[in-house]
Amino acid sequence: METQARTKVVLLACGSFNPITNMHLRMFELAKDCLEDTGQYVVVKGLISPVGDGYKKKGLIEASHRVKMAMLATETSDWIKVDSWESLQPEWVETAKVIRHYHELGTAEENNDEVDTVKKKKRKLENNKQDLDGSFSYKTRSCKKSMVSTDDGYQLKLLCGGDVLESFGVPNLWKPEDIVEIVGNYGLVCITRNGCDAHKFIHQSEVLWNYRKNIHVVREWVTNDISATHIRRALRRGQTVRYLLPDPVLNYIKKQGLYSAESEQKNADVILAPLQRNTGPSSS
Ligand SMILES: Nc1ncnc2c1ncn2[C@@H]1O[C@H](COP(=O)(O)OP(=O)(O)OP(=O)(O)O)[C@@H](O)[C@H]1O
Ligand SMILES: NC(=O)c1ccc[n+]([C@@H]2O[C@H](COP(=O)(O)O)[C@@H](O)[C@H]2O)c1
Repeated sequence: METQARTKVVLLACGSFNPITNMHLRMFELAKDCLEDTGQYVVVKGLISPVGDGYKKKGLIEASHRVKMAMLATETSDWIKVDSWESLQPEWVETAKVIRHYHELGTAEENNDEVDTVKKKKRKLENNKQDLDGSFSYKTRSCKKSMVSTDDGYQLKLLCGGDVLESFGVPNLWKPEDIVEIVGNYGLVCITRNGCDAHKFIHQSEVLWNYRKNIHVVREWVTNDISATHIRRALRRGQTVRYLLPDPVLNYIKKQGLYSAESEQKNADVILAPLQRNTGPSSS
């Protein structure tokens, strides 16, 4: 019997991760499960890319803390990694550009079974500095196809929750061409979230409907409302958040004294970077 080769997929999640929660980690597991269940894909890596401080979202604490917490949360995972590139950019970077960045850098070698151990160790030494700050090493490649993949046939897909998908409809938040690039060139894996109807949203959008084959909606049957906002609120009120996020993350938050009434006021009077950029004088 002939078996069809499976397409290798790298899942990229972009977000504030303020702080990272157990649901963020579960998103990756759900997406991997769903994609692999189709028999078409094998998910080889998950990448978490915390947004930079330039995003200016209300209550967004320093990127260095958010990256550190994401690294603590993924310590025990052998396939989900954190990359600090986006968080280190001086200005906010459009998500389409972030995906392009990872595509141009090529597929991460860290988890590549075909790379022999000696090469791997050598590379690890060479990239030791980067590894320390949470970055990972990539092969440099680039190729353009309708559904872009690296030379090795890896596809990069954006992983998000239903709220981010629905945010595509918020005026001036996303450039239409960026949405086309994300769903047309790469693909989207969307986890259902309370209060969002991903299927309806795709049905009602011409662009998303056109590219519906590149959008995988993953149904979360164990509905939960874990959100970073709820966690920050509970922390400010001194309520327990144990088991909503990994213990090492909670210990870090306590040790560093993160999330207070004061930190929640950060960027309170500032317009979110994408809205500023897409409505400012230089926007076209
Ligand atoms: N409970 C959830 N169900 C499905 N997706 C989720 C859930 N929580 C977060 N996500 C997704 O994780 C990604 C990163 O999210 P983000 O860091 O903004 O977390 P958040 O909990 O939505 O944050 P906040 O409450 O601060 O807005 C986004 O794509 C978001 O949709
Ligand atoms: N136009 C865009 O590329 C655009 C607009 C809004 C949010 N985003 C991204 O989506 C993610 C959303 O994060 P939050 O849900 O925490 O706001 C962030 O990574 C942010 O950079 C991208």
